[in-house]
Amino acid sequence: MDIIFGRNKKEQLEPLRTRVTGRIPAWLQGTLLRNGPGMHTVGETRYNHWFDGLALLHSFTIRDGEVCYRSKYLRSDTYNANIEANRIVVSEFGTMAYPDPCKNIFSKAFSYLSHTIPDFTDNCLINIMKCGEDFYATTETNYIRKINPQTLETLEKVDYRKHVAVNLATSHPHYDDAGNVLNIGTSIVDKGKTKYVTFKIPATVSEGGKKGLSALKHMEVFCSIASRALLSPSYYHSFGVTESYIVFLEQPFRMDILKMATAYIRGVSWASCLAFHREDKTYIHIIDQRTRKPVLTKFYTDPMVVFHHVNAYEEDGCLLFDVIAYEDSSLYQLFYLANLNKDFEENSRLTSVPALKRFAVPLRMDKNAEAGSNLIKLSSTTARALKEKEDQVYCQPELLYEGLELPRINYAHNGKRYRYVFAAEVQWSPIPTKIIKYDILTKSSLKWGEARCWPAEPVFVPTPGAEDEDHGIILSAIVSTDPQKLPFLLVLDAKTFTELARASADVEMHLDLHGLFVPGADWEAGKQAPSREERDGAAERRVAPRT
Ligand SMILES: CC1=C(/C=C/C(C)=C/C=C/C(C)=C/C=O)C(C)(C)CCC1
Ligand SMILES: [Fe+2]
Repeated sequence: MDIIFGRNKKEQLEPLRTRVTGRIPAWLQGTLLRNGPGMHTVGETRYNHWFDGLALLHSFTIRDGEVCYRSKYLRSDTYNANIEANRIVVSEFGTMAYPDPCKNIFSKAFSYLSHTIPDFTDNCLINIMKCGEDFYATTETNYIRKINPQTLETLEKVDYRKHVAVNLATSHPHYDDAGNVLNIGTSIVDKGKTKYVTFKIPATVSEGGKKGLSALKHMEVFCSIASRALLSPSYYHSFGVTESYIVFLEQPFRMDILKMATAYIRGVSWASCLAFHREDKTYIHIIDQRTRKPVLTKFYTDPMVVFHHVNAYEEDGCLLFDVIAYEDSSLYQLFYLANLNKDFEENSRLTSVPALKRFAVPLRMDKNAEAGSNLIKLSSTTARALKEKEDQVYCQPELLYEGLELPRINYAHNGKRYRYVFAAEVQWSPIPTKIIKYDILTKSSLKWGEARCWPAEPVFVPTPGAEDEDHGIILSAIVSTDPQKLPFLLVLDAKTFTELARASADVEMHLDLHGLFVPGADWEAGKQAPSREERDGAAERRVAPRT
């Protein structure tokens, strides 16, 4: 397992033609862009946690049945500072680092007497976000990095705080039909009031015909919810949306702000400031997108930890939402590199299996309903919402399936009724061995797996003009611990889950986290005009004096 998790991977800067076996459908043209940790040691120093690794972007460009692969490290300020110092000098989730005392890198960040919350890393290793025509590498801090989706070059650093008051934001934004981005973040220092802030980034803004960064300038706060505890806001990794509502879970997996403020001087990581409080509840916040206000009923459920929301939708006056839930936060514990070694099978047992659970909340409250009565009258789910005193409602989910993570859906069904979940199969070990298609209606599943193959998150791409929800293909990057087997891009028929093709690349590929598919065949060199910043950069380089 060390081959997969601990080793630094080399970049593949020049596009590399892969060996395709089988047949890729002719309509499938575009680029699968993905992100994940690729470098786990710098010089003599080593990160502690897999989520700390330096972001390695990679892409599979599919055109006329052929696939080209490339990869490039995100040239974040964090990456550059580390490489220059030849050691880890910027703190990540599970590793607290100390900047070189001779250099002033990030020094402001650590003046704890005046700043409660430090400057965070811009090592955006988790996902890729599309914003209008632009693409950004994302993590969970206040920074995102613009990237060139074709060359994987790193462009400007964007600080969300310049536009909306958030210190943290998810790496799993949602998109509406027009491509506007909806995200949620936590504001820790705004006037001492800790709150969760949903915000929107418009897909396009016409400002004298100029595109690009100006969209971020037009970011706006959508709705804010005060944190239950000012000094310990919830940690969250994603959220859900329906056509008219936003679902946000304030779970008892919380960050201790005071611990964070002293972490640096105590020499402990950010991760050590997070704790699961099994004695607490999980609060379910529902925001009405039309009024931009939270629904007043106090919905709650048992303590749980959710990283990934799957989907949410409205049905007959109820809001249904599906999540991958754990009974505790052991998942984060397992990704310490020390646990991902050769004794991995013994060391890495989750204490709860990730389970697909469906929750239902009533959107209209029956004032006359008796205490203890179930407010959900739907025949489609056994999820319950029990009325309690005053405005309190206790929600009990329906367990749909046990043993899956990294869920994806046909995004055309996001916020709407849907039937299929594509995911990685995860049982007691956190590393997926199969990919799965779960049918919520029939409660049946189809799987793909191969010996010593470790699949990444499966991405659904619809067939043009498709009518059925599962009419399309599944793409997944597969790495193998079999020395005879090259890593490959797997192309499955999403309906039958049969393999259509695989494109093997003679590279050391990393196991990644998340990404997206960018449809279109017009990315040949020269066809895509460089962005304004790239042109400006090139102009600067042209005029720079030679030294
Ligand atoms: C650096 C940093 C953070 C980073 C968190 C990361 C990098 C989480 C990754 C989560 C993943 C990949 C989950 C998969 O299910 C925090 C704790 C937000 C806040 C403090 C600074
Ligand atoms: Fe995620």
